[in-house]
Amino acid sequence: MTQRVSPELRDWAVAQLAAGQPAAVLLRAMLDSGWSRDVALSVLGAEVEEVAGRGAWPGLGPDRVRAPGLPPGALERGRVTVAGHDVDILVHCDCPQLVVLGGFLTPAECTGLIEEARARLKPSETVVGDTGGSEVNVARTSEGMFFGRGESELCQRIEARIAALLSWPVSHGEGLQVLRYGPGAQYRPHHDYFDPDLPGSSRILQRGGQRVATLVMYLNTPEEGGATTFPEAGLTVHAVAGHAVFFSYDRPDPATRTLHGGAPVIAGEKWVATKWLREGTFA
Ligand SMILES: O=C(O)CCC(=O)C(=O)O
Ligand SMILES: [Fe+2]
Repeated sequence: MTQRVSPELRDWAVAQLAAGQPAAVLLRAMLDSGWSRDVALSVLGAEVEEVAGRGAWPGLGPDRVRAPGLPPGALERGRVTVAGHDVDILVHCDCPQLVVLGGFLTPAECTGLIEEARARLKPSETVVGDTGGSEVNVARTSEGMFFGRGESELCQRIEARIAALLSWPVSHGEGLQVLRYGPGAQYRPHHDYFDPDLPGSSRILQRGGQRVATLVMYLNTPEEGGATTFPEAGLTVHAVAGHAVFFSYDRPDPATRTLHGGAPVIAGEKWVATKWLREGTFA
C-alpha cells in the first residue's frame, strides 16, 4: 500500500529537526508508527534539505549537515597540522570513506593512555539489539574500558586534537574507549552504527543520536596479527603505534561499506583507543 505524506507530518518533521532533535530519533519514531523506511527517509531527507538549504543524509540534523572529515585540501597535500601537531595521511579511500593517519598520537601519548586504562579493563561487551543493553559476546574477545569525556588531561588533549582534525565538536563524541587484545583475541566484523531497525536502538539513539564516524588509534604495534580489516572493501590496515584509521558513515547502512573487524592477534598484544562521533550532543 502506498503511504501518503500529509503536510502535517512534514510540518512536524521540520519543527522537530529545527528544534535540534537528531533525525535518527525521528526516523525511529516514524518506523515505530508504521511508516515505511523509504517514506520516512524521504520525509526527513526533504525536510533536512528545506531547513539547511542543501541536500544531506537525513541522519544529520539541520545544524550539522556536514559529516566529520579532514579539512579541505588535506587529502591532496598528504599532511595536515592540527594544533601544532603534524599528522601524515598515508592512505585514503572513497568507499568506504576512510583515511589512515600516521603520527596521530605521540609515543608518550600511546603509553600514557595504556597506563591510565590498564587497571580498569573488563571483558568487552557488545550491544544487545533487543534491549539496547550490553553483554559479553564470543564475537569480541578483547578487554576494554571507557574513559569519561575529558576525564584526564591526556583525554582532553586527544579529544581536542580529534575535534580540530575532523571539525566535529568535542560535545558530539563519546568518551574514549581503550581495548586490549591478547594472543587469539579478536573483534569479528561489525558495523559501529546502531541498527535503526533493532528495538534496543531507540534507547541508545536518545543520547546523541546515531554514530557517524569512528577513529581507531593504535597504541602499540602488535608482534604479529591484529590488523583492522574491512572485508567488503578488501582493505587491511595494520596496527602501528601512533597511527589511526578514521572512517565515516553518512547513514546507518551497509552500503557505506564500513563493515570492519579486529583480526586475531597472533603474537604479543594489541592496544587501541576508539573514538566514536555522534550526530548530536552526547551528554
Ligand atoms: O581493534 C580494531 O582494530 C577495531 C576496533 C573496533 O572495531 C571498534 O572499537 O569498534
Ligand atoms: Fe568497530
